Amino acid sequence: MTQDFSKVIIALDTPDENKALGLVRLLKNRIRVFKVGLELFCSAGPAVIKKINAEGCRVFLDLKFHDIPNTVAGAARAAVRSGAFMFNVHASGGREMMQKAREAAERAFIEKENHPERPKILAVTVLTSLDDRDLREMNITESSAGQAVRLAKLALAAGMDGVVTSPGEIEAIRNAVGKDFLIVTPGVRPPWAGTGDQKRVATPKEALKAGADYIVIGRPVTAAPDPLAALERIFV
Ligand SMILES: O=C(O)c1cc(=O)[nH]c(=O)n1[C@@H]1O[C@H](COP(=O)(O)O)[C@@H](O)[C@H]1O
Repeated sequence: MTQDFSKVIIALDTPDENKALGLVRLLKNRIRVFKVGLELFCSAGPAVIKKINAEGCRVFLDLKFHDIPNTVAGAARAAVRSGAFMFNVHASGGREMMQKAREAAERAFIEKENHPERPKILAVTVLTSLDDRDLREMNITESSAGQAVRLAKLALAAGMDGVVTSPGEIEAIRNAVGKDFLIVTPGVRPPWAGTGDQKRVATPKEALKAGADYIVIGRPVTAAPDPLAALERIFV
């Protein structure tokens, strides 16, 4: 059976640029978007984005900006110039931080020539590695799902294009924010994979059924002895 991988983003979490580009070449017939996160970005620098683009693929730049509005605005400007297709901030940075990121991204996009579309800006709600107990330790008495919905509404109001959130709250967020808001979902694990440090998880199939626009998956594919074979099995 031919499977649809158009909604699958592969997380390239490695310090080794050659390994990351090898994975891109191996998987690019199926996968259009690859995620460059903190580990690869800190090791290989922004040039890796253009190298992935040169393979005909798009990049989700996952640096989760969370700082004062002026600093995040500057980072958003740089992210737009980097050639990324989407990038993210932490919704818990607050409304003004997100608004400034959006404004800076708009301006940088207008100044930048030959770029087909403004990169999408996503806000991370509650990390998929946190559960309700972790939130209580931080004095957040709301459930993780309730907190995620609250932050998704704030992200929408602040001009974000979507959220990064765990599979469990996709439906509640969709009901709260409508259909034109992107929902990107890490914390997905096929039944045959270990959860590792992820706490709020579901299978790739369940996440797409719940209405995710994209799912993000890393180690179950990239750490497998045969990543292409592992990718083929994520929907079992
Ligand atoms: O923003 C993200 O991409 C992200 C947010 C979140 O709440 N949880 C989360 O796991 N991620 C990222 O998604 C990827 C998940 O990778 P695996 O756990 O290996 O499948 C990692 O690169 C994380 O940095």
